[in-house]
Amino acid sequence: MDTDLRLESSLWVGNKRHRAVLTGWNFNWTEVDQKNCDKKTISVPVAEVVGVEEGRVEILPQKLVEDKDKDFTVFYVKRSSSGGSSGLLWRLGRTQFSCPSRVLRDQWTEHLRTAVKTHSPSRPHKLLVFINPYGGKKKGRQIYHSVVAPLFELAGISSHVIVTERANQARDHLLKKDLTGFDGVVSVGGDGMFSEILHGLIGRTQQESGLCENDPAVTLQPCPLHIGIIPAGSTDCVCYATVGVIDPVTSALHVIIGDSQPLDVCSVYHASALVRYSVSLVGYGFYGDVLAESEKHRWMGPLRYDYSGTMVYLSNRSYTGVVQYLPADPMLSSPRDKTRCLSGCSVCSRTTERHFPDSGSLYSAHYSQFSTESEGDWVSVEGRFRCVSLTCMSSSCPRSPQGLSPSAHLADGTGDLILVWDTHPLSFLKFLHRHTSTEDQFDLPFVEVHRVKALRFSLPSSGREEEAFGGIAEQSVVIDEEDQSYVETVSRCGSQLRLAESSAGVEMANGQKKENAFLCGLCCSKSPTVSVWNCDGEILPFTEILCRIHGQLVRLYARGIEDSTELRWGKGQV
Ligand SMILES: CCCCCCCCCCCCC/C=C/[C@@H](O)[C@H](COP(=O)(O)O)NC(=O)CCCCCCCCCCCCCCC
Ligand SMILES: Nc1ncnc2c1ncn2[C@@H]1O[C@H](COP(=O)(O)OP(=O)(O)O)[C@@H](O)[C@H]1O
Ligand SMILES: [Ca+2]
Repeated sequence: MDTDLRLESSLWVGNKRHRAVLTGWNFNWTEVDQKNCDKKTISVPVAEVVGVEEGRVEILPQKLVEDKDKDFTVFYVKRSSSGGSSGLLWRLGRTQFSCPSRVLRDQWTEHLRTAVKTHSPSRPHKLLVFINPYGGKKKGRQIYHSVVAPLFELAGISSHVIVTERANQARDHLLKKDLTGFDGVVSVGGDGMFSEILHGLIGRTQQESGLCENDPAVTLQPCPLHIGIIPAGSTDCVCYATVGVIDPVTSALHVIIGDSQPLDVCSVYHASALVRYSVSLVGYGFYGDVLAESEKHRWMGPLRYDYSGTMVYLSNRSYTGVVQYLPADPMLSSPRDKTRCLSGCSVCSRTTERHFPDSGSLYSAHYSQFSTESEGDWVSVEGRFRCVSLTCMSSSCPRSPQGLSPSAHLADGTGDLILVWDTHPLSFLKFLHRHTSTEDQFDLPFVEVHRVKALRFSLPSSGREEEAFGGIAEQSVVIDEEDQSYVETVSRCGSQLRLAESSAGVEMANGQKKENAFLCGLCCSKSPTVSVWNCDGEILPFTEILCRIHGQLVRLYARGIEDSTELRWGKGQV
């Protein structure tokens, strides 16, 4: 096949003659000067060609075609350094070639298109796109239409676009509507919007496989549809941790070329029922309190987290709890081994081989370690914590470029459990501050980190009594089967607070979340005895939970973070 695709000829770029070669998987062109000496070669893997068009074509800011019958234009991925971020920015490269004849031009366009089809078989043809118009700085619609849609069109991708009108619309659509013909689903929004799509796709896949999501021992079926993320939210942690930059063009190009990044997912249960799934943070204490407080200040946009973070820090809280965890195999990796999960990560690849031995087939995963694990393997600790965090990935974001656990892996089937014991406020600030630099946040006497497969959190027996009388009391939980929502009545600081929540979050109208008067600890003299869980930016209505990590349950249109030193040393293409 490759020999059939080989093509070599002289082509002109501007008024300079070039030697162009297509070898099947690679397309390159080299300027040839008058003395026939070769100059710098530009080399593009065929898998990174975005489109091939007849004529002299430009697509941005708007499509312009100069129909010259001996010319063609190649669009491809071009890398550039991203300044402060950890990954590489991808841009749309464009080169216009002139041929000596129309016959040769047609030969080039045909060969290039066939090479792309052959060497890039997993490119999407049809996508379902959900835009949250209220996410982040409310620019989702604009970002999609001005930046992403023209690229999808150039790549010949057809997309069905839904601008959401309410929270959970995307999740419900994925759970109930016909998805035939779609290769993937794209989220234009933040971590909350991604989470809706995650819940919709995982739920749909389990329904279709007849699996019970409420049973923590069940091995869930991986989702057949890929998820693309176009960042337009507040934290954009999932995008940052899987691509390394927050940039809609880079993300759109990963979707177009059909990149594939498996991702671990954590399922969270309470009282033998599934509560939610998470890919980044399941956090109790500080991160739970920050989220609860931030919901009151949604109007501030992304800044709400900084404001609420400061307020919660000043309120100086800690909480008692019993933490039990199931350690992962320490021979495979460690959260303190100072490695980073980068594109092509060997730790994650070994997990793929272990879990999916007949490579590539998502449907062969019939392993279940969870149910066979004996109780004796669980480790238990009890005490007073500033925060308890579980993260399946590094959870890096622009605010914390190394993330909550810098050496965590995207797809190794484990999560990192970070225990921050109660400590002096200034020591806790030191811990928080280290998230913004490369200093090791685990190298502190009051911090522990463990690589785990599962986690249980409960209140100490004394705490449970306190909870019933002083803090949160889970008085009634009514599950509404129809839209999977529940209404919970809780009492906090003696006052009744009714939360109307759906399983994917507190109900919102026009981007506003229902106010949750959680931080009464800031104004009341009595500080609350229990915190709440922050599960990828949603508040969980239960304190006692069980979490289990499912290796590689979903796939993103991404490839992990590309090492920016490769570009510096000239290994990157172009
Ligand atoms: C002193 C500076 C401290 C900086 C600490 C930064 C830690 C950042 C860790 C970020 C983990 C992110 C995990 C992802 C969570 C998201 O799913 C989720 C939802 O995102 P969405 O709204 O885009 O949908 N986002 C969140 O829950 C936000 C958590 C953000 C926590 C930021 C806390 C800022 C703390 C500032 C403390 C300042 C203390 C100052 C004292 C004088
Ligand atoms: N049309 C809509 N109206 C109100 N809320 C919505 C709408 N579409 C999605 N949502 C919800 O908005 C929440 C926040 O969205 P997200 O895109 O993550 O923005 P941000 O990063 O700013 O929080 C998500 O939980 C999502 O379920
Ligand atoms: Ca992981």
